[in-house]
Amino acid sequence: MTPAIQISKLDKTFQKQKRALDCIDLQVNSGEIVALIGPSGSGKSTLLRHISGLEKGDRHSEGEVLVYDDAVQKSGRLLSGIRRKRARIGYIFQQFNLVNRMTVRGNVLLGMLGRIPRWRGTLGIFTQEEKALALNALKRVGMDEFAAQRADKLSGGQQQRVAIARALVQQADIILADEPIASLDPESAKNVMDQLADINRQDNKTVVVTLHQVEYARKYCQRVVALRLGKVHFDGPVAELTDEVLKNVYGSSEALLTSRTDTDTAQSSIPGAVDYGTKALARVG
Ligand SMILES: Nc1ncnc2c1ncn2[C@@H]1O[C@H](COP(=O)(O)OP(=O)(O)OP(=O)(O)O)[C@@H](O)[C@H]1O
Repeated sequence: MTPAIQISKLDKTFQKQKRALDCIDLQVNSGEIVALIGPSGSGKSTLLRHISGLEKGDRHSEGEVLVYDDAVQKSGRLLSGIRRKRARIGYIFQQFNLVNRMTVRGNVLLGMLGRIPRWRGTLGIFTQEEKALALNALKRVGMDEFAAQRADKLSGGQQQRVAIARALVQQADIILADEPIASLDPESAKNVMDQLADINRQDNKTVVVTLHQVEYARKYCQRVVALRLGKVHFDGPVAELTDEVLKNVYGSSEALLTSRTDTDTAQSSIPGAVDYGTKALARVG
């Protein structure tokens, strides 16, 4: 088994008082699809942000994050080559993070930025091959007929499929999806989860997806990691995710019920999430 993500002794304290991550040790192997669950505020988004280096762990700690044996951060410092490392990680957000005024195709092309020379990205110059790749990715998620449309004219489910297409053209090895279905109706949620599962199976991409709805974790993921108060509270095969475990994770049967039926539309706490240099690329659309 090849480790895709290795996290050891990762601590994160916000504002010198609240420990959002508490000595996290976690390994995700290449080709796995892992659900990250836990109550609101348990640290799920914070953990994903640390994996991609969008957030740094505590200084003076031993915390370390490696992606395919390449250190992303250590002791609260990002290591050199972060742009190259981030290019291996596709990020999908609850609120899609598309550039509204750009076309669907332009948004998908943004996924290329980590792999093309900076000057071409800045000028929005893409080769025919790159444009074809973007169209293929849109076909794959059933959105090619919308290629020329502005992103903000799409429904939430459609926008999320475009965000998945963007991650596809990035050709990332790892997809981190942070509550990708939290704002979607059940049909769109199923569609988006089907796409993620397909990318995992067909393309052998490693997927880590945070979910509020435990039933989706049960249906789509082989392994579940549950956080509680910034610690890994459960890590195992989905078959071992009993009601008893869930009660311990969520604290009460009432909270558990909420986690199962939740159609939560709350904003996820991801400040400054877009890391695509979108300003320079606005003209792509
Ligand atoms: N930028 C920040 N500044 C201060 N505190 C933060 C920041 N980001 C997260 N936190 C705190 O860290 C803790 C973990 O937050 P995080 O968003 O990771 O939880 P979560 O499990 O993803 O929650 P949810 O399911 O509601 O999205 C929370 O107590 C949150 O208030």
